[in-house]
Amino acid sequence: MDTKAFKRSLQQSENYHRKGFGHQAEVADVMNTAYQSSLIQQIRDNNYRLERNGVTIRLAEAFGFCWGVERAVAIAYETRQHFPTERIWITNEIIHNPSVNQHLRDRSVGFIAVEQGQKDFSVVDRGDVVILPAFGASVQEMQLLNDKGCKIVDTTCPWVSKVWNSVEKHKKKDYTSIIHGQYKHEETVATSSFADKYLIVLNLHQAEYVSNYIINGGDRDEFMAKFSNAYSAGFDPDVDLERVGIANQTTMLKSETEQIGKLFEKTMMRKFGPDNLNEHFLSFNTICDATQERQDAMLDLVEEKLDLMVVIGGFNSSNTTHLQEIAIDKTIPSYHIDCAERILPGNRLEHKPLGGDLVIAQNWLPEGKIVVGITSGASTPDKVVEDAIDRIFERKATAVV
Ligand SMILES: C/C(=C\COP(=O)(O)OP(=O)(O)O)CO
Ligand code: SF4
Repeated sequence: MDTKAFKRSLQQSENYHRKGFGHQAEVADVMNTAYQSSLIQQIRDNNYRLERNGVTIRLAEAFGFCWGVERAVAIAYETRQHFPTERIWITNEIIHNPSVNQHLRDRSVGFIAVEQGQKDFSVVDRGDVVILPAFGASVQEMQLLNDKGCKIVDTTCPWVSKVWNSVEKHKKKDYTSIIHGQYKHEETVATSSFADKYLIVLNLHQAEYVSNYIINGGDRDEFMAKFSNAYSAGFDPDVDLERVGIANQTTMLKSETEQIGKLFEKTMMRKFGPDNLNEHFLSFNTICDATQERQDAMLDLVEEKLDLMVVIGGFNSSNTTHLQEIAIDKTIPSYHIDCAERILPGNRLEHKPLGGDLVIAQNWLPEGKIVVGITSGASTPDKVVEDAIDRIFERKATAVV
């Protein structure tokens, strides 16, 4: 499929919208009330620090809603405002935060159900409005919705579209796109749908395996089993790794994306010689600024003397999980929660350890004066962070009593 031509023709259709509808003022009011926090503003103004009830909160200097999320959520609200009576659907969570998705449900935005791993679009009729989330949607989904005669409101973050453009460039030159990402993640599903040939690597470890295969060859069956679900139809590692381009899910660990890019550059140089590198390797910088800033701020914060960290964001949020990874790497006790309600009475906390299921920690707030580092993912509203901080103060006050 000529995905570039399809996107171009879609963008010219009167049923396709990728900007707001001019209701910024009305929407700003709702967004401020629902998502902003005066406490967080106070902490920002106080050099990202606040002390109460024996707790010093140290907030990361970059955290919370990124530009792309703010934009996507605002467009979704504008869509409701603009189409007050039409049925509105969203192909997925708008972003990975439960409270934001709930706000949209409360405004009668329907979420497409997933049955046995497949989205059920049968509920969508001609004339319905369908919102594509900030991660984007696969080109096949866009085509299906366009064929159905829906009005499409595309909130895909331009940083994500930038990655799609890189993948188009790989395709044009017949390079296989090596995508650093999670093969099930909506953004990576969308990105890979623009590629002709692709292979998705989750981390540096997997990238090293591929690099070794390129240089030394290996067991083809083992390769295919290791990457099942993570390559394009008909992909052959013995043929399709001669020319590779690098792409990424925008919210991966920045340092890892960089290492993977360098690894493949070196690999192709070793295999084909430095003079031939350009015929075998393509890379564009597509790490998004917001991801960089939040991870850099976290790296700074974990250098301070903290008793513990609380990382706030959706459990399926890739960027939030990477912030948690940074704290764990530093061996700081760190708790990933998705909302303030996880902070339970009696010095207990329900949290999600990296890669594990929800568990309850007992006596998680140490006695005496403590310093608590706080950060939140790019999809977490400040209001959620405020509620969590309030609860920490409250619990500590109760413990003192
Ligand atoms: C929309 C988006 C990032 C916003 O944070 P999210 O937490 O919604 O998404 P992700 O970190 O990718 O799981 C994609 O770059
Ligand atoms: S994290 Fe980056 S790519 Fe993702 S929505 Fe935010 S600005 Fe866009």
